[in-house]
Amino acid sequence: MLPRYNSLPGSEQRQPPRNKGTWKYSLFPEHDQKKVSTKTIFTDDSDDEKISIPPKLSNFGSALLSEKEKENINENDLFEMLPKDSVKPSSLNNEPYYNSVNHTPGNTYASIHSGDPSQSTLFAQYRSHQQPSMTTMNSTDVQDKDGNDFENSFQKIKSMQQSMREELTSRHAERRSRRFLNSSRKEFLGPAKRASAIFPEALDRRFSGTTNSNGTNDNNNSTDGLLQLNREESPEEKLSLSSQVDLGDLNPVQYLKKHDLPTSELPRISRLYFEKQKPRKMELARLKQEILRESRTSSSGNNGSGVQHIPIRRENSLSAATQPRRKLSDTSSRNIFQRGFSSPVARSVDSQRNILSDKSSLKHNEYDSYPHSNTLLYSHRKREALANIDVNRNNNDQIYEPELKRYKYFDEHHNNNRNNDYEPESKRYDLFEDHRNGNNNKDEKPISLERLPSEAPPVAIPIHPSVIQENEFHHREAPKPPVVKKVEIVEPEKRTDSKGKSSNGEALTRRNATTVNDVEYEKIELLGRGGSSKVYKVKDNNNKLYALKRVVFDEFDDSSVNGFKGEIELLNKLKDKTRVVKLFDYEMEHGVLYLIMECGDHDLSQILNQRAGMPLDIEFVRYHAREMLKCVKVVHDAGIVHSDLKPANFVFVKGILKIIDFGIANAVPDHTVNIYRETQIGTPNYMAPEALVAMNYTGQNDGDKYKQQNRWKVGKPSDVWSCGCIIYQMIYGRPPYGGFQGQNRLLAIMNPEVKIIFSEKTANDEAVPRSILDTMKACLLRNPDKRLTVDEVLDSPFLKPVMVTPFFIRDLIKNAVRYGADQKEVSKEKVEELADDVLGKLADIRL
Ligand SMILES: Nc1ncnc2c1ncn2[C@@H]1O[C@H](COP(=O)(O)OP(=O)(O)OP(=O)(O)O)[C@@H](O)[C@H]1O
Repeated sequence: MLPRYNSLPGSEQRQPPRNKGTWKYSLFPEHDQKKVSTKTIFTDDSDDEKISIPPKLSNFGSALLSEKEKENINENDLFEMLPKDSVKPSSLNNEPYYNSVNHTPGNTYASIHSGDPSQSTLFAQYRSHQQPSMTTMNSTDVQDKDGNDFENSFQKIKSMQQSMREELTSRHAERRSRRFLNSSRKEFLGPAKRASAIFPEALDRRFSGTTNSNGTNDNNNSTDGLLQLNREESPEEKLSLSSQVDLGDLNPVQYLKKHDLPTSELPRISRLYFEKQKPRKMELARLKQEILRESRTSSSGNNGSGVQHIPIRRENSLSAATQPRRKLSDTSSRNIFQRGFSSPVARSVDSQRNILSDKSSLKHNEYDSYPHSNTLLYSHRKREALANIDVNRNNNDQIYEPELKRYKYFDEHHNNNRNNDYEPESKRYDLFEDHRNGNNNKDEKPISLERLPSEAPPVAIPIHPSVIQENEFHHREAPKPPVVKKVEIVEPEKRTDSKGKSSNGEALTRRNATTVNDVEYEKIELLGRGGSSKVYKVKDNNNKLYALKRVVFDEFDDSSVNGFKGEIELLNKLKDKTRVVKLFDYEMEHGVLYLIMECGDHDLSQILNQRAGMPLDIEFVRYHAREMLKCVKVVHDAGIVHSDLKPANFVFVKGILKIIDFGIANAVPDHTVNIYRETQIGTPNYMAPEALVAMNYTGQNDGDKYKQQNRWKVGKPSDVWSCGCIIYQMIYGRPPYGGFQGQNRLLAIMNPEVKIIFSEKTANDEAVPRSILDTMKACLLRNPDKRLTVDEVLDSPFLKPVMVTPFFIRDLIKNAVRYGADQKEVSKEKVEELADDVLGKLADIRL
């Protein structure tokens, strides 16, 4: 009955490997024994499966025995494991048994029993190097001395073998599952504790005493230790328990001392000990042979094995010594484990397994069977692997090195836990194949398959990344030298037109220079942007500051050209007015207009924005409103309607507010109040209703044809409306219709039903002086004819308040009383006259 591979943890769908796990051969089938005799079998080191080869009582073991103890070792001791009813001690004295075997001189057993006719068939078989077993006696070897039918005994043995196999198979599966569960804990235990961790109930039973077949309690024998109990147990139990003895790193003597066992148990323990050691030694010898063979093969350049060796690209590779050793990054190390048995690998398992089985199945099987303590082989493989590392490989190749480390880890990890590693073995080969073949170069492989380390975990054993990250360094690609870019030095574009010529005719080389009428101006900063212009602060060669307004327009659009010419004309007309920004120079050609003006510091919009959210300051409002109206008065007095008054069009030049931007300003004939525009232009927030409501105008056009046109009436009252809106904004924070958005704002302005709200309190609950309210209301009358003029606004109590002293008030009261005493009756007209007189005198008072 073969082991049930499918019953192993995680072994579903697996196929038993060839020549794998000799414990299946060691369970006594005779045909398997023949295999063992002709083919090297490497036993699995699991401690319950080392019963395939009988222990030799080596020189080591026998040397430790005293002569007396040697004498105590008799056949009965050695045959304790035999079924009592099948092999009788008396039968050992039967001469044919001894004569039927080839006695091998020099054999330990033979030396012990030399000359003793009671030698068993077991010894004889051992001497003949047959697969050892206490149940391998055949019918020709065993006879009953009383002449009983030998066949009966043989059948009993056979049936017993069968039952033992079944029993051991089931126990084996059970132990394996336990061991799988305890594997991690087992690593931290010593050999004896490890055994007790695996078979706690067995040890408990031994040391606490059990009831033997005779019904007597074994408590008295419990001090004899493990093997003492074996004498009273059945052969099945003996086999099982002998396999449960875990010597760990102890030799037999140490084991005896540790468990306080009598030296009489030494042969039995030694047998187990050497049983365990033998395959290791055999394996070591074989691997040494393998290494030597590989070395010869590689040195001769002919692998001879049919396995593809990977060429080493020495010209592109660096030795490990020349490469910086760096820690693997978190990402890369994680990738290793994440990719370990991930789907890509799983997908390639079948194909890779086929490759492996075709190319190097023999190698794999051999390695599979090898124990894991062969550090010599490992280091040899590691050296080869490192020598084949190509530093120019892509990032995926880096997995190769941590893989080697992981092999090492597994090598150590599985020294005490090596079971069923054939499946992960193939997986790991698959993993290697995936890493090496999947790296964009299937033709070149870093190492040959047969050089790969052979240890693999039965399952993907989780390894904390720190195991590798903290303790291991890996070769990485050397950082690439920084790429040196060629920088082309671009010379500044030289202007060759008349604008690019300096006063002496040389081309300008400074990118920020502009020439207006052969005067060079250097740009300093951008002051502001308009709808069609940019205004820069510039300086001339004398470092005098100017504002340069640059307007790009369609030189073929007559209206635009005429509009700019009109602005220039108005500015020239007002160039002597203090409240109008001064125009120094201008130049218009090729669709570009340059205006050189006096430079302001900041405009009124910037100031209002700066004060947004601050407490209401009546004096601030009064001052700026007066300054603003003074500017407008100058323009109006010059017979000009600005038409686009807004905070941004007032700039402070050295503390004096001045009006700018006469782009849509129009000169108004002296005899008219309003003019009509053919376009609706301006800034909606500050535009008067009359400037928004189109007036249907029928004018003459193209000779005798009359044409219906929309026109908008604008005049000086429109500028007063705009000034009223600016004062309103300074009080309430926004223009009168600022609460409306987009087109609704225009509709609200044009709609007389939408009244402007003049609140007596600001948003911050501050009282608004009555004089301000009256002034604003007078400026924002919908009827332009009823609005105050600029002069009236300037003379309003808000902008021109009366200031008196206490002395003036006392004198005023005294005079009023005295005047009333002389007059019996004072008419209303008389009061008005007197008031005007007082106010007139107040105007002359200099406080
Ligand atoms: N002489 C100056 N000194 C300082 N700043 C100025 C001067 N002229 C204009 N600016 C700034 O440039 C901005 C735009 O100027 P201006 O209003 O003349 O351009 P615009 O094209 O006519 O604008 P819009 O057509 O929108 O009225 C102003 O708001 C102001 O901030």
